[in-house]
Amino acid sequence: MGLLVDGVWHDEWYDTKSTGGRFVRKDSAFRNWVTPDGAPGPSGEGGFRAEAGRYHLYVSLACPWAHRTLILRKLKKLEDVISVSVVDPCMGSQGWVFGDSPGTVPDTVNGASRLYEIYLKADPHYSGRVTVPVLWDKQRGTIVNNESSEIIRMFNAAFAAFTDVADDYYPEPLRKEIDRVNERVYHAVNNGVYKAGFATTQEAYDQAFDTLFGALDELDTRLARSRYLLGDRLTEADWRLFTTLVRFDAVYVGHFKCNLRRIADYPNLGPYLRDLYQVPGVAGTVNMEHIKRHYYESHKTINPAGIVPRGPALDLDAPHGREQLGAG
Ligand SMILES: N[C@@H](CCC(=O)N[C@@H](CS)C(=O)NCC(=O)O)C(=O)O
Repeated sequence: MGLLVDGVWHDEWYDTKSTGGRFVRKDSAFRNWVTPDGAPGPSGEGGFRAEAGRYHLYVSLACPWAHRTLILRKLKKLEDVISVSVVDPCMGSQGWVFGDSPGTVPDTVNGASRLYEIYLKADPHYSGRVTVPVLWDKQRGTIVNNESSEIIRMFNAAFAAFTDVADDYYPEPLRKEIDRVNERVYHAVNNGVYKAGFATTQEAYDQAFDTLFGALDELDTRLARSRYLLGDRLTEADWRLFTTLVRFDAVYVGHFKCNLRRIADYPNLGPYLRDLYQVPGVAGTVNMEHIKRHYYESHKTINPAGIVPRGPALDLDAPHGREQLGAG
């Protein structure tokens, strides 16, 4: 695990000393947008027109942020439009690398053996962390975007000409409420588990823990009334929550010490997780082997021996019974 400083790789763990033991996630650096006609998006520059075969996605199957992009690519049937490489589950001294573990896919586009080579191709003087997901433009030979929340919006809207799936996961009338839910879920839950897990002071951990379980209680109450977060319509807010929930009982409860309750213990979040998991195509994007191996083997400061727990036994295919819930 490390980062690039002016184009040079440094093998370093996260610095929490300067932030009182708190893990502070840095903003993503590449913020251009693919649009139907190549016009600039909400940030960055233009010139990235939606085309079949032009863009390539670098992901880890372990990473909850990258997982969002794989789900939207699947649901919008963009597999033949946007190609994918999958890094090795374990992140070591070279950061993310391409390997030959089952479930990985080599870099057929740039022939890289380490993900940081892709960042250096886009910017030889890049400084910052080398994260997945990365959306790469084969035509211009550069990174379009490395922020998952933006990549899923591109997959949702920019490639309409190349798919027959019209489902809209960020519909105009619901945008304000989706943004509000996302904001709460991002800080307290998606990033909240990392803040608990990477904390290096008791106080920072306690605070992240309390915020996390406060938010999960709130979400459980909300999901007693409606099938999905925004009523009876599946939106990006659900998929953003899903990728954290599906990792929770297997990894965050133990490895990140988020152990007040398991998702399976919640009367509504448990069945809701199974409901989303059973949406056609989604189970195929979940690789528990990569998920467990990544966290337990990569974070040597937390788990020095790298032992990967055999459990828990999860049955995400069990009936969820949420079909009868309406819009709330
Ligand atoms: N805000 C980014 C976060 C992505 C991110 O942090 N990915 C993690 C994997 S779960 C990563 O690649 N970390 C490598 C590192 O921090 O060195 C996004 O949502 O795309």
